[in-house]
Amino acid sequence: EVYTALADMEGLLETEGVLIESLSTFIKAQEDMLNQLRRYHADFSREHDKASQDVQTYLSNPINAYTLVKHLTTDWKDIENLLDDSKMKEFQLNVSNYHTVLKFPTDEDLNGAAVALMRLQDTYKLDTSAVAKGLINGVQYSTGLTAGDCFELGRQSYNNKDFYHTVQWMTEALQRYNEETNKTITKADILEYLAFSTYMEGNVHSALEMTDELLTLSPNHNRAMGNKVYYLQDIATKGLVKKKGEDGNSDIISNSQQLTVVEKKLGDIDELPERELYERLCRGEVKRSLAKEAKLKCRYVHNDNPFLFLAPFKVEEASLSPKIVLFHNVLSDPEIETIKHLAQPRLKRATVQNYKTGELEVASYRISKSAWLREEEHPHIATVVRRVEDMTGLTCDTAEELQVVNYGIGGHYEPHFDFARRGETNAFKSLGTGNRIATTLFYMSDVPQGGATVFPHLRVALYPKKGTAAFWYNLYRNGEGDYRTRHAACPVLTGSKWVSNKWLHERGQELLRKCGLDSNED
Ligand SMILES: O=C(O)CCC(=O)C(=O)O
Ligand SMILES: [Fe+2]
Repeated sequence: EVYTALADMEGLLETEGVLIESLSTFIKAQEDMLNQLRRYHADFSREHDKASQDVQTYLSNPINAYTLVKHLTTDWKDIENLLDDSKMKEFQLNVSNYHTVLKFPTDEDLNGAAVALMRLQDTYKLDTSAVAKGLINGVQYSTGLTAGDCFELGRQSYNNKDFYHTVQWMTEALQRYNEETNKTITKADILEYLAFSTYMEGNVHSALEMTDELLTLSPNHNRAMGNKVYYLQDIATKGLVKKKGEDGNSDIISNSQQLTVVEKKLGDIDELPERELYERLCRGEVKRSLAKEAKLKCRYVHNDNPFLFLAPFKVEEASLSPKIVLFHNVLSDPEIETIKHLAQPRLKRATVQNYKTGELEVASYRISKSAWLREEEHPHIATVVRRVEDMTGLTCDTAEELQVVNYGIGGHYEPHFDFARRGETNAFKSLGTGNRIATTLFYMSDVPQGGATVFPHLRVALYPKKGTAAFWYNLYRNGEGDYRTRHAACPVLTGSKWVSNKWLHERGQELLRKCGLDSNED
C-alpha cells in the first residue's frame, strides 16, 4: 500500500500527471471531432431549410443539386469516418496499460486514507465542515472537498461500520450538495446512507424523516421502502418502552456522547484513562506544573569523552524520572539526506510483534513504513552510530541496526513499550543481546502539525525538530522494564514525519551505564 508513508505517495502525483496529459489529449481530439460535426450540422441544416421553403426552385439550381448530392455522399462519409472510434480505442488501451506501467493506489489505500482522516478528526478534534473546506486548525491547506468527495468519505466509514463518521460526512455531503451548481452526487445516494447511519446512531425518528424524503425523490427505492417498515416497527416497540419512562431517541449512544459523559465524570486529569491523556498530549493540551518545569535543565554536556570538549552536546531534559533527554543538532542535513535516500527505496509497512506468538505482523495501531540500515552501507551511518555512543556513553556493539521510519498523513504508533515484557514471546531472545535497554530516537524532519512523541503517564510531549534526538532508558538498572516509558507517536496532521531509532541492548553495557548520562537511581 502507499498511504502509509508520505515518501511513497510522490509516485502517485507522477501517475496523476500522466493521466491528466492523456485525458487532455483525448478531450482535445473529441472536441475537434465535435466541432467538425457541428460545422456539418450547421451546413446541412442551413441548406435543408432553404430547400424546404421551395423544393422545386431549390433543386432547379445546379449548385444546390450538386450540394445535396455531395452532402449525402462524401460529406456523410466524412462524418462516418469522424465517428470512427479508433481514438476512443487508443485512449482505452492507454488507460488499461497505465495500470501495468504506473503506480496506482488500491481500494485498501482509499480506505486507509479515509480512516487516517477520521483518526485526525478525532485526535485533533477537527470540525468536519472546516476539513471539508480544506481548513486544518485554521490553516487553509487545500481547495476543499465536493459533495461527492464528502460522500465517498462517508461511504468508506460506512463500509467500516463507523456510523458516527458516516453521519458526519453524509451530513456535510448534503450541505455541499445543496450549494453545488454542478452536482457531484445525487441527493438520493446521500440520503440512503445518511438515513441508515442515523438509525444506527440511535435516532430512528430522523432516520424515518430522511427515508420519507428519499422516497419522495425515488418512490420505488426498494431498500428505502424496506427500511421504512423496519423503522416504523422500531418506533412502535419503542413507544411501548417509552411509556415505562425511557427515552426512545437514544437507545444507542454515539461515540461522541460517550466521550463527553466520561469527561464530565472524570474532570481531574490524573484520573483520565491513557487514551484520553494520549490524545490530549497530542493536541498539546496537557501542561506540566511550573514546579516540575522549573527543575528541567538545558546545558552543554561533555561526558568524559575528550572529543566532546571540542564539540559538546546541547542537552535538554524533558523528564527527570525517568530521565528523557533531548540532544539538539546531533544530525546534520547531509546525514539526514543520506539516511532518507538509502531508506526510501526499501520502505516497507512497519510491523509489530504479536505479544503471544512473537510473529511480526501489520497492525492498525502502527501505521508507517520503515527500513533498516547497516553501518557498512555508508560512512554517514557509521558516524551516526558512533555519535549515539558519544551521546549516551553506551556501546552500540549489541544495538539493532538503524531503523528509519516515514509516516504518512494520519500515520501513528499508539502507546507501546519499546522493551520486551516478561512472558512475552520476543525476537530479542534469539539475538542473545538482552532486552532493549535504551532508545535513541532521531527526528529527521520538522512536522508542521501533529506527530509528537508522547509519554502519557509522564505528561510529556516531544515535538519533532529536525536534527534533534531523544534518549531514554527503557529498563531500570536492575533490568526490569520501566513501565513509565510507555509512549506513542501521535498521528501526523500535516507534513512528512521522518525519524530513525537506534535501539541499544543490555549486553555490553554492564560497565558503561554507571558512568552514562543517567546518574540517579532510575
Ligand atoms: O515516531 C515516534 O515519535 C516514536 C516512534 C516509536 O516510538 C517507535 O518506533 O518505537
Ligand atoms: Fe517506541
